[in-house]
Amino acid sequence: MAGTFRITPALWDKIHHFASFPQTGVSLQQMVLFGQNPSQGTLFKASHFLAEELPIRLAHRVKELDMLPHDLSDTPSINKVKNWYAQSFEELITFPTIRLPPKVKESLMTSHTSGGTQLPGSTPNPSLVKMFGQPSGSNGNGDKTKLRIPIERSRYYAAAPNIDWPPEVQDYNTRFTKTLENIKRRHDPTVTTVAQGVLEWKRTHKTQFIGHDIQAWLDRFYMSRIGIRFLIGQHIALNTLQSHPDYVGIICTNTNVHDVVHEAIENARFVCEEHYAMFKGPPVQLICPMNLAFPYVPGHLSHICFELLKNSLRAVVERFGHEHEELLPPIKVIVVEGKEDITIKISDEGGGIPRSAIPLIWTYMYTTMEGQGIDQDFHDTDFKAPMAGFGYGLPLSRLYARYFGGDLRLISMEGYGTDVYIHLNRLSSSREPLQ
Ligand SMILES: Nc1ncnc2c1ncn2[C@@H]1O[C@H](COP(=O)(O)OP(=O)(O)OP(=O)(O)O)[C@@H](O)[C@H]1O
Repeated sequence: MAGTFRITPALWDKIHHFASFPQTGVSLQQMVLFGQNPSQGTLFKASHFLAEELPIRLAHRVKELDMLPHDLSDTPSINKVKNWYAQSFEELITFPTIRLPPKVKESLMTSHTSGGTQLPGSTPNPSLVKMFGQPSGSNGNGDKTKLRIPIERSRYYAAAPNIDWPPEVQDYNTRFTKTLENIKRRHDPTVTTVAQGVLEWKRTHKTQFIGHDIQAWLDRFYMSRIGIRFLIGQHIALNTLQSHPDYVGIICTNTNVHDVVHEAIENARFVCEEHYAMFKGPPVQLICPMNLAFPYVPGHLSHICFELLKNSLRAVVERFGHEHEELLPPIKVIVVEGKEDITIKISDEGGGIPRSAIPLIWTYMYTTMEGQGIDQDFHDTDFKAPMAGFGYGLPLSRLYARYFGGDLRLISMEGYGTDVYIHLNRLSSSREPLQ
């Protein structure tokens, strides 16, 4: 039953063991190349990569959730989240492996270089190496250090040979995908529950502010969550969705920036109109080449744009009021493609932010929206789309931008307005920033 999970001493040992291995980052490019037209053999290799990598990432988080500064770990909500991570960890390390006929095993181990694509070798996971027969805890050179196994020995080639994969391979893929779906669902309310934990902590400690150490942990924790959910979401999509010429899992190889930004504008204006009971929200001008496209996760991009546009719309409405809708100054969105980056600039005339508040806007739970915030009884599974009030919009959007090697910057001109720059790395070769 949910909520009754307990971390046994034996499980703690495993968690500490796995947390002693480094996490292995992947890049968008690798995921695209790896997931193109996957066979059951390729999906099996991807399962294997995740079955090694996810427990390592989860173990790092459990350990950290248990050792947070200033007694934050003692709050009931943080404890709940820790148990979710530990339970998912346990499900993955106890996931039944399969015995493969030697010929199939050999096919999976063979280098098939057409396309030459591989996921990086994650640090060998002692509970899984039996499937491929790699020595436990070894770096492949015979010494028992925890070094990554040499890259030649650890490649999972996308181009798995063209053989008839036995039914047990497909069966394994189906079961593993189901397990990942359950895990993903379990962790849906993580952001709100952690936020709840920080609020509980603030209440107990009678403080309004979180220190640098907690802020840094939240950045690390949410960044890691983005990564874990990207890997899981990608795997589920590869295993369950019909193939589409523009999609590899949840990555759209041809993400049309104009379309995504346009949709975000419409959605943000809709929320603004509902919130302020306006007939028409402030106008938004979009200047963007219609055919500008690049590989990205459209969900990430629309999340970032939606959050920033909501901020700008709110600032404009709160500065000028909503009686004279036709007089509101437009928000300008300009999208430009450079060699390295695609940059989206969102400029509003909403009056800007005082310089003294600039360091605060990147902290979690800083908001100037009154009467909002997550209260004690907040049970929603994730943030719905209210106008504002959690104080998560900016810091989380920056993490999404950074996840694939981009960034988010804000420049305010107090008394006039704010410019926000979303930098998106169009080369898509940078690896996840994991810590
Ligand atoms: N374009 C802007 N103009 C003026 N102030 C802004 C702008 N963008 C952000 N801010 C200020 O920064 C604060 C934090 O923004 P952030 O997006 O992180 O949270 P929020 O909008 O208050 O809540 P939510 O998490 O629901 O988005 C806002 O409450 C607002 O005071």
